[in-house]
Amino acid sequence: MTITDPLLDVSGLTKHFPIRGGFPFPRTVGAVRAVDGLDLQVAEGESLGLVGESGCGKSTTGRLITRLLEPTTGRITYAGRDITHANRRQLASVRPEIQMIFQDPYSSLNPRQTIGRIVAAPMEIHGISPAGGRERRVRELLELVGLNPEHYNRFPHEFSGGQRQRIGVARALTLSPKLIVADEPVSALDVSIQAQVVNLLQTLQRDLGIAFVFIAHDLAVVRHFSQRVAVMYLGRVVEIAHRSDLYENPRHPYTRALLSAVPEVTAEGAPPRDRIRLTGDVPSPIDPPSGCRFRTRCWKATDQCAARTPPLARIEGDATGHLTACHHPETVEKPAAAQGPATPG
Ligand SMILES: Nc1ncnc2c1ncn2[C@@H]1O[C@H](COP(=O)(O)OP(=O)(O)OP(=O)(O)O)[C@@H](O)[C@H]1O
Repeated sequence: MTITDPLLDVSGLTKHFPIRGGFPFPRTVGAVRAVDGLDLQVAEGESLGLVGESGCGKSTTGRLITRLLEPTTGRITYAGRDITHANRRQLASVRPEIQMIFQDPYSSLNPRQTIGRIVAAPMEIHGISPAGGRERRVRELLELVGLNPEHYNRFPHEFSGGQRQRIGVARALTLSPKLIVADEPVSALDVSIQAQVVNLLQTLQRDLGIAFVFIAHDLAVVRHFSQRVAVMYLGRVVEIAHRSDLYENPRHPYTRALLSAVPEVTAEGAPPRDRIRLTGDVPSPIDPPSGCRFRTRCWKATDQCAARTPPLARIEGDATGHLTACHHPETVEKPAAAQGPATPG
């Protein structure tokens, strides 16, 4: 689906981390292609889930979008402005609008600062003094995320894991962002409190109209939170669709394999999918396969898949905005349960 006037528009984005080697004169001997031709759009106020196996480039994508990392090539446009290679000064006006929530609420908060100071820090950095003062704003934010404003002068170690993540959320909200990248925001938390934090983020997204890029490897959490979902494999988006289209009618073989591994995320009442056991390891991002990166593990691969990289495109006859990067996608008509993989488990 091409979104008219997207808030965030990412196209052909790459991030290659150089590998240094050689003695006695170190030089660049290769690169980790962490993100390698990524296309993504996010509409204003939308929640987009980003899923994929460990190492596929999700966190790097999040850091590129928030410009904590400098892209190698490609383009990032935010609210119509090209910020791909914007310098510090040029980013100053955009930074307040794009915030990040990190995975680990333990290491992302300074243990020597009170939560009042932590949450006020973005206002200090950007020299912003809201009407009513910074302290009042912080107290409002603490209340908004479900914390007691009277705890303003307490330190992070006095809070539980879930409460610390709420502090991280309050800090991300300080400057009234339009886009939040949440990188595995609940995976470090006890399962019993994950739902509370996800529900908080969902309420904020709805009530404040903030767009979210929600990075997670947990398909059930992503399904709960996201309106649309993008699936990554080896540095690229291989499929993106509205939540129900993606979970109920996956078109890319990799998405089918991912979903078949967690039957509880398939549609309620739908017959269970055959388990697809992928053979072979995920190839190295230092030397990814030619053409379709998934072809070395795909039961549908043909010569075409090695020769040509499939573009992320709409499947003929589809009107839902479902995009798939595959030369041989599943067709719409076939019920998922009737499709037989080559290597059923
Ligand atoms: N600073 C770096 N220098 C070199 N390689 C890196 C760097 N950061 C990430 N990588 C590599 O880039 C690839 C993608 O990493 P990334 O952390 O973005 O993946 P991920 O999907 O977020 O994984 P996880 O779910 O485990 O966090 C991995 O192979 C990783 O080792």
